[in-house]
Amino acid sequence: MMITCFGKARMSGKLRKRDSSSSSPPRNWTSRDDNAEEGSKIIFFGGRNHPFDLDDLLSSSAEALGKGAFGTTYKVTTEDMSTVVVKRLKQVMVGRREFEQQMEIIGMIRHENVAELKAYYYSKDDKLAVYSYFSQGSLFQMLHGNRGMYDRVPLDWDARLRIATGAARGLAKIHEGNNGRFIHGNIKSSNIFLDSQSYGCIGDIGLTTIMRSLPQTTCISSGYHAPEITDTRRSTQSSDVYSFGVVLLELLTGKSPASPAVEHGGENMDLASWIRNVVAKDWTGEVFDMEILSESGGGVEEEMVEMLQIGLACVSVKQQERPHIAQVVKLIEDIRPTDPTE
Ligand SMILES: Nc1ncnc2c1ncn2[C@@H]1O[C@H](COP(=O)(O)OP(=O)(O)OP(=O)(O)O)[C@@H](O)[C@H]1O
Repeated sequence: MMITCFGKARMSGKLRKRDSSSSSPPRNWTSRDDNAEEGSKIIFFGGRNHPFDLDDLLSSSAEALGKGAFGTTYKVTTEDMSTVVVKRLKQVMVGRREFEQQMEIIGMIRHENVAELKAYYYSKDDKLAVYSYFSQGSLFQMLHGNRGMYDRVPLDWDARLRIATGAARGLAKIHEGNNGRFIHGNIKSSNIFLDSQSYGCIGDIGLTTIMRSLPQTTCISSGYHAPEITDTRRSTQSSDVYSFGVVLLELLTGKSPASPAVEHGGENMDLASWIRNVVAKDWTGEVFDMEILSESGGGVEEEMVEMLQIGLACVSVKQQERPHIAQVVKLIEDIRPTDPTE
């Protein structure tokens, strides 16, 4: 199936657009001159040896992984069997120059806990970002996908600790970017993946500031955005820390912040408020995901309570009370000073 209906999720096809005239040969984006501005070519990072070019990419088989707020994400396998993720960005609010500048900053961020931006493409019609593909899926899928079904691998405490440790290190690296001013703007479990050592790895870096702002209602219902954020393009490092705190709470409770607000005591409240409420009543043990305890054996509760305190500090309503991400990394590493894989 070709891309003509690529608004639909979970379909296969090719990224190249179908030519409207069935008798003419398929057009190649690189040679298309009706809409593409001069100089529109795919820009790669990381050396000269590229396993594919734009034409290979567009003619490769593509599977839609899902449609996010800013466009559709495809898994693309090129002829030489390289698999990458291509994001076709639909809501870019900046011109070519600013887009390229942002992509160049993202491309410079290289860290084992940050998903690599491999390449980008800008033309009037299309803006693409090419990332590494993570075959195990996102943390969101790992936590909430098919609970109780045979194909979901339960996550014990060590696995969750590794994910939190890696993701915190990745976010700290991102905040070091652009002379310490870079922000992510969209930290959530569907943008966290696993690296080869099963540590968390942050994806979808730095797109928020160049895209249209999400509506306020979407921000509130997502459950990840800090309360002070009214325009997602104006996210801050402190709002990233808030979102990261929500991910920590999600890891501990197994509850999705995006699901309808947690029902507690007759009131609907978001995940952070519900946890604050339960902890204030000294019922801390009640918030934890039962799966952690059943999968991990004994002796992990103390570490979970420490992580809960870190998560709650991150989701402080007052920005000045949230820790810096470097402090968060240190606090998480101190939970278990030895490597959690050992
Ligand atoms: N590099 C990747 N490797 C594997 N899966 C990915 C990758 N990037 C995104 N995905 C998955 O593809 C799906 C769609 O992602 P997309 O980023 O478009 O939407 P989202 O994460 O749901 O929302 P948002 O647009 O706010 O980030 C999600 O399930 C996401 O976890």
